[in-house]
Amino acid sequence: MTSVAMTIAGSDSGGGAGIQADLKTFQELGAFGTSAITAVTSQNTLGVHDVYALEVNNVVSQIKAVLDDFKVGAIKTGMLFSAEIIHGVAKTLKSYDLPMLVIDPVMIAKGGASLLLNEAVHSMKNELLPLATIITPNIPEAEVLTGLTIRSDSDVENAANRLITMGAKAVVLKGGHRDTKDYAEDLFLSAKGERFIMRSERIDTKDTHGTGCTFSAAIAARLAQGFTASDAVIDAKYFIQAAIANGLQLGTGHGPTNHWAYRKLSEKARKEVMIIE
Ligand SMILES: Nc1ncnc2c1ncn2[C@@H]1O[C@H](COP(=O)(O)OP(=O)(O)O)[C@@H](O)[C@H]1O
Ligand SMILES: Cc1ncc(COP(=O)(O)OP(=O)(O)O)c(N)n1
Repeated sequence: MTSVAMTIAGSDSGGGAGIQADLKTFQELGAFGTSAITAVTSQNTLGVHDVYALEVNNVVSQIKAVLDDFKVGAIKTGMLFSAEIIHGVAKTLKSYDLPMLVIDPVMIAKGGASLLLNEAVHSMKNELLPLATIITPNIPEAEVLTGLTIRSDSDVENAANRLITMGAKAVVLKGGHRDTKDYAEDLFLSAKGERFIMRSERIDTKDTHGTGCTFSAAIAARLAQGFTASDAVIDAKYFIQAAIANGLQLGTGHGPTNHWAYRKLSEKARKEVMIIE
């Protein structure tokens, strides 16, 4: 039977991040994509030009319309923007037999635009994070959520442990923002004590718009299809590595990644790009 995944996120008119990146990723990985839009951004590769958040009732009714009808295997959240929307999403999800939930705690876009209001961080930490099957912060997001400064490898370990203590069942702490010149590495840690690092070559490119969205959507697609949490994040890392390495050179700023690249690679070629330790 076809697996169904859902994204609850913002729209990116430029198509590289948000709902658009999520649905493309679901499609590429063979999961049927459904969505609830939280906000409409006017965005391109140069940045976010405008943000229009939907009424919370409208966000909730989209989620209910999908969950009342489809058997959704996994949901991912992206840009949630306000405390009201986070509260509405958390309350609604709790009222269903909760599917697996991937939380990408989107806060700030590459150009610096705020995609989560400061006053909403509290709701993200207290209402949504404890529902996470997997939370996927980048380094600045993990710093905001944990209150820790993250520079060294041991800082990364401490922050991941803190996120588990705060209620997430598992965390992938993404290393795209670290100053590791040659490699990009992400730490996976679960409440059950499973731990590994996924290390891939750092691609020298400016075209990394929407990497976090695409990565978390790939995890959700694989969870919906029955992968374990660890197998889902490993496959998502293959997906994002292929997408970054085969950039499309679109737009004049930070361009989108290539969602088609993964399917063109053999399983052997995918796996050669990464070390797991
Ligand atoms: N230049 C790069 N080369 C290879 N992988 C990268 C690069 N930049 C980011 N990644 C990977 O892309 C994913 C998203 O990472 P990150 O940039 O930290 O998140 P976000 O997009 O949320 O800021 C992670 O798996 C990270 O390791
Ligand atoms: C609508 C929308 N949602 C999320 C983001 C952030 O995407 P991310 O994957 O973190 O990539 P960058 O913004 O860092 O390129 C967004 N920009 N828009």
